[in-house]
Amino acid sequence: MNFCLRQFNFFPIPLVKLVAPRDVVFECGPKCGCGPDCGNRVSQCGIKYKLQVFRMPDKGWAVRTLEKIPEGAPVCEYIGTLKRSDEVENDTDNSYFFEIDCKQTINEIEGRERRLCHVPLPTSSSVDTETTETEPEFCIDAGSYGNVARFINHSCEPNLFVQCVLSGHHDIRLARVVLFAATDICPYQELTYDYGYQLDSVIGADGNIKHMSCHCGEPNCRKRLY
Ligand SMILES: C[S@@+](CC[C@H](N)C(=O)[O-])C[C@H]1O[C@@H](n2cnc3c(N)ncnc32)[C@H](O)[C@@H]1O
Repeated sequence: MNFCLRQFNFFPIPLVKLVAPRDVVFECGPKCGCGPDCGNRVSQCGIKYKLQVFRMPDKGWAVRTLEKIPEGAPVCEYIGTLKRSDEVENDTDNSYFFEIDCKQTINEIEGRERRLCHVPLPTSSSVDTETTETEPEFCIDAGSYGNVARFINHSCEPNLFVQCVLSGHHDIRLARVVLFAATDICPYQELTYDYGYQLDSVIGADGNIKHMSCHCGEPNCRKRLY
């Protein structure tokens, strides 16, 4: 059951908004018996807003919206190939990797901060949020297969937020990653989310800490992505 969704428009396709980010959102899935029109499949309806990939001088490709996106609306899922993080840690180009960090975020480990508006998971939940060292972690690699989400840049003051979503199963290590509007977004605004890197956490093949400058341009920019 999902307790944080509010329907705000009935025609032609019911649009639903996420009132606040949660550690994890449960949606209906293949085992629920409901259909694709179920109101609890918000992030499974595909991309609803006209988005445009464009080029920026200092950040490469970027994404903007061509129409207004209301606060709380689902924008797109981060799509790619699911990979074990330990099998790609030596890959030199990780620009399109998205670490599925719901478990780390919930447990506030590795410098992660809990996402806004945390509510405890139901005690009856079968979701396992404990972390063990032996368990593999996973990431989504959008390097050779993906959608528009792979072109969305980082900002220190973003207009999207990351929401972990569970639908077909309860394994939080394999949660789907969906980007929602954190605020009302006007046409032609660039879409951004916080990549959430901890500074000095990225190590290069030579064993040295890698740095990447941030060009988000926000007044409170942290100056580095990592
Ligand atoms: C997921 S890709 C985003 C799309 C990318 N701009 C492109 O041209 O394909 C992530 C990469 O974009 C660049 N990038 C994203 N946000 C940035 C920012 N705020 N400042 C500088 N570079 C950024 C970095 O090169 C980063 O590794």
